[in-house]
Amino acid sequence: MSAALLSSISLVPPPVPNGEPEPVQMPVIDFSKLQQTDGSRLAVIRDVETACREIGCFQVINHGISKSVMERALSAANDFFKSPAQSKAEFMSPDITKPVRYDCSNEGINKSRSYLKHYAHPLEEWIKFWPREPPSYRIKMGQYAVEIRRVALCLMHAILQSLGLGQAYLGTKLEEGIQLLAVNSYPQSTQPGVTLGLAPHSDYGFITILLPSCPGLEVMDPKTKVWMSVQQPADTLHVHIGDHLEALSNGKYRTVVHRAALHSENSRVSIASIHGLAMNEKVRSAEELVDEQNPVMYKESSFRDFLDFSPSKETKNKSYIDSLRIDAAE
Ligand SMILES: O=C(O)CCC(=O)C(=O)O
Ligand SMILES: [Fe+2]
Repeated sequence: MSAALLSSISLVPPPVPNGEPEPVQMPVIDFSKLQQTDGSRLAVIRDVETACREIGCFQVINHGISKSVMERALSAANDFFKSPAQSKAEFMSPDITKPVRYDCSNEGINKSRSYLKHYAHPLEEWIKFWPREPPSYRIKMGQYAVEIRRVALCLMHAILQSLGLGQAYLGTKLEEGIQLLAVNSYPQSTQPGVTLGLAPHSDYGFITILLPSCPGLEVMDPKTKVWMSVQQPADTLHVHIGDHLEALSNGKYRTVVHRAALHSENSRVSIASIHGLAMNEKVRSAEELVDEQNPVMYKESSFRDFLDFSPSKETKNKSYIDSLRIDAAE
């Protein structure tokens, strides 16, 4: 895979603001039951299907990643952002093809967010590009990256099964796919009226798994378009559907529009692990989900196409997923 990188997100137009978002409990998936071969797995697959179809998000319990691995990854993230400006500056670049990129410009959708983005799989190929400061960053983040990928692969197989495609549908393509870590830092909200760290967007890949240090994630209810404040109990992982899973599912599952609010009492870090197919692998609407009533609704595309995409006059300033949707009138 080439060293190209690194935007994992596609813009969506800002929705009409509604008041303070309601705290909402997300559907819960018991990961340990996905390891079983009896009816328990099938019951969880049905829960995955309902969650993906209705809201596009769920939270995972009993995933087997220890509290200390999660805490060490968050502390590595925190320590990176606290490291001297000079050591972070080495990763600043307007070139999105860099294997590691740091940005604190607060431009575009980054209302008040600094981030470090880097690939994580295969780890041995990418870890040499990761920050050396703090000295424990590579070991702590590397361990989390490996463990979260194990969870992600199992969840993606479960999601394929929930679509009726069978968990082996994509063969080895998931195993060969990309993993991109977006490590985010937000200041505490101190100025009245400045409440948003990251503006509304959807993520590019199949799924994103999010580990935050405190609340702040908000997702839009796909039916009512009302913002919901995500409640994430300690030790759980938040999972949401990305653009390419919407395309593969031919619209059965929808990408999740989300944003990050600033916390009133704490600065915040979050680690978003984004999983999808390999850089040049095209994602197509599954033939099995296409028939006379459900024609193909998406153009095929790859991660490379996403990196090459930028909203413009030509694309009518559409978001990436909108640019893939086949307009019935076209
Ligand atoms: O920090 C969060 O809660 C959201 C981060 C996010 O959406 C992203 O990195 O794409
Ligand atoms: Fe995101």
